[in-house]
Amino acid sequence: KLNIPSFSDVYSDCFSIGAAINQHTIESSKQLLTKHFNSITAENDMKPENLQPEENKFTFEKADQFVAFAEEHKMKMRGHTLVWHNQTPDWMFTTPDGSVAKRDLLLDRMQTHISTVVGRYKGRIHSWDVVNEVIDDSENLFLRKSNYLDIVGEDFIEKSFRFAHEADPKALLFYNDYNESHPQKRDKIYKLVKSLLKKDVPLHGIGMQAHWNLTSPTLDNIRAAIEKYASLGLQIQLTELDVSVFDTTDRRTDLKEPTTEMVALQEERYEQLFALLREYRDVISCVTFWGVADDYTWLDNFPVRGRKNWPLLFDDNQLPKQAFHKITSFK
Ligand SMILES: Oc1ccccc1CN[C@@H]1C=C[C@@H](O)[C@H](O)[C@H]1O
Repeated sequence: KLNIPSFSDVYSDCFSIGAAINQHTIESSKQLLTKHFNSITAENDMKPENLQPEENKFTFEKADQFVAFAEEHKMKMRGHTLVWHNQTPDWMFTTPDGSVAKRDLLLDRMQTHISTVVGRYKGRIHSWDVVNEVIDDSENLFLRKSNYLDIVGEDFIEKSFRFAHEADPKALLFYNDYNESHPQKRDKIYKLVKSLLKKDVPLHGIGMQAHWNLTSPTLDNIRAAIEKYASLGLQIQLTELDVSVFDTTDRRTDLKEPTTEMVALQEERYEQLFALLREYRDVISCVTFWGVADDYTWLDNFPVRGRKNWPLLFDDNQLPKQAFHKITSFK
């Protein structure tokens, strides 16, 4: 049996290696997690709808379990996420009589959510995705239209960071987004973060979700994005890395396993990606995968429900792929 090195040990002088987990995978992938990873993120269980499903009714059992698991296994914990237009309960934006909340009410609720959640794990969560995905994907819009933007206005973003910093001054606070390497969106993310830093907003890093595929984004665009974000003097983390075997327009549902060509392309892709990431080890502090092994990935249901994908470094038998061996034998 091949001697399999620890992924996070091999990368110990580059950056932390993380994985998104849930109630199922924290058990089913426990061996892989404790051997190969030194950071974890709750895939869904620390999103607003799962921590405060009803106003002033907080449900911390699962988050407590994950934080304890991280501490038991000397792993860092990433908090994901405090302010996001998705997976946030409707009550947040609604008055008790059912009308749309006004600015002050929503700001109070944001402060309550953030200070209660971040305060509970003060000193135990290394970094937070304070704000997730507020930049719009379209050409002509800067900020994505959302309840937060409509009700509070643009300053909901800086307020979120200030609330989080008040609750845990030591936590590293991140702005997190996807399609982060597309030049046009990259420049808008840069503009937003630069404007926040100009206002002395406590913001320490940019989270590149890195939901990539076999061809996109190009290495040049990834490099340009890392360079641009690094020029702000912030640390960078890849927060949700996976390499889909389908490109964004491919809706085929016929495959029961990846084609040999997909496997070869993914191997090459991971090798190139990690060579690039190692080159920027001075600004990249953590690379987190959005899952552990192919036996569980959110991509089995996005963008096509029930369509199997094979995006990670461990296969659906939880064995390391050739891609894993390639990126852990560079020394
Ligand atoms: O790749 C995308 C395409 C369209 C919308 C959102 C995304 C990524 N959005 C991410 C994906 C999965 C969720 O579990 C994460 O919390 C979220 O940040």
